[in-house]
Amino acid sequence: MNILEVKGLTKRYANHIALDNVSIQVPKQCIFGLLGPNGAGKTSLIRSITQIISPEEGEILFEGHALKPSDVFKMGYLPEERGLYKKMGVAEQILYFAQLKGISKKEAKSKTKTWLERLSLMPWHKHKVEDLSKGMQQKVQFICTVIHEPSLLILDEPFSGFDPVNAQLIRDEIIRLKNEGATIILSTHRMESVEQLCDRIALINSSKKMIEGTKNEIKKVYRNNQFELTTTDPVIISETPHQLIEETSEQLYGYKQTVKLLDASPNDLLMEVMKLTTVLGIKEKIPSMHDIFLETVQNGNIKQIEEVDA
Ligand SMILES: Nc1ncnc2c1ncn2[C@@H]1O[C@H](COP(=O)(O)OP(=O)(O)OP(=O)(O)O)[C@@H](O)[C@H]1O
Repeated sequence: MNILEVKGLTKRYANHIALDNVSIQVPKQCIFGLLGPNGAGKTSLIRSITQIISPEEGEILFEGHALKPSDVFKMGYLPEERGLYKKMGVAEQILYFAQLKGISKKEAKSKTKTWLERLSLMPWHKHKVEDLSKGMQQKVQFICTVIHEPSLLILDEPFSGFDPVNAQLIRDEIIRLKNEGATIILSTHRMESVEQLCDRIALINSSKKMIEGTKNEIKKVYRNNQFELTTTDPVIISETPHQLIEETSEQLYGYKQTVKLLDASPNDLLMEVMKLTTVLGIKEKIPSMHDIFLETVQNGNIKQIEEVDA
């Protein structure tokens, strides 16, 4: 079941179209990566979902019904431009946001304590936000976003400002929230986090959705018959039906080269190479989300994604 369905959304600012007939489907309890270059329209889409702006055309369904104002209580939005009250105390601030989202003071107090302990902020609970480091302030903002246990969490660049240890802590928390039932829309330019976290992805470019599908569906379609071959000695592979993609490089053990198979199978390649030297390994080079991002955005190579995964 989809927790969110966006259908044919169009948003204009004066003469500029920020979203052009954009549709996405966000299944319940998934981590949905919203990708795209700067100015693509991601924030405009997020602001439409959180009802900060009103699109001119299209509809948004949340939990099966037309989006309504009270649905914001079931959402948590971490915007890219963070907004905490710097002069307010840490715990006081979290309590304030929790109550704004409709939870009782008693419940808010107990949840605040749990989260402060979880993110190692307890020693700072009485300090003003302005006394905290940037990363610690980011943690406070994260807590303010999730404290009311929203069913839909929208996180815009949640890892910015964090050192690698704290970025991993936040990644682990995102996975935990998902496992507890939340759905997460993650907008980020950090492709390693997309690889690590996202189940499903939509890529927006120049106001239009270019591709959408599960990570596996997208990777299957963008596979391009490239294989990494490692051999004990450097070998020269005939150009047809193979094509050398990367020059042979010396590894700790043996030599590696990436070969694109044009009109040949991996077995054909192996048979040719085995006549010349010993094969230490052969592995398909599956394109990363980084490769796919560049392929679609820079080279305009948009492929139709076949929905095959359940
Ligand atoms: N309030 C506004 N008035 C006019 N134009 C706007 C407004 N907000 C956004 N835009 C324009 O709409 C387009 C999409 O902007 P948006 O902020 O949605 O992109 P984005 O994908 O979130 O980019 P980034 O990755 O840089 O945050 C941009 O060209 C932007 O300049």
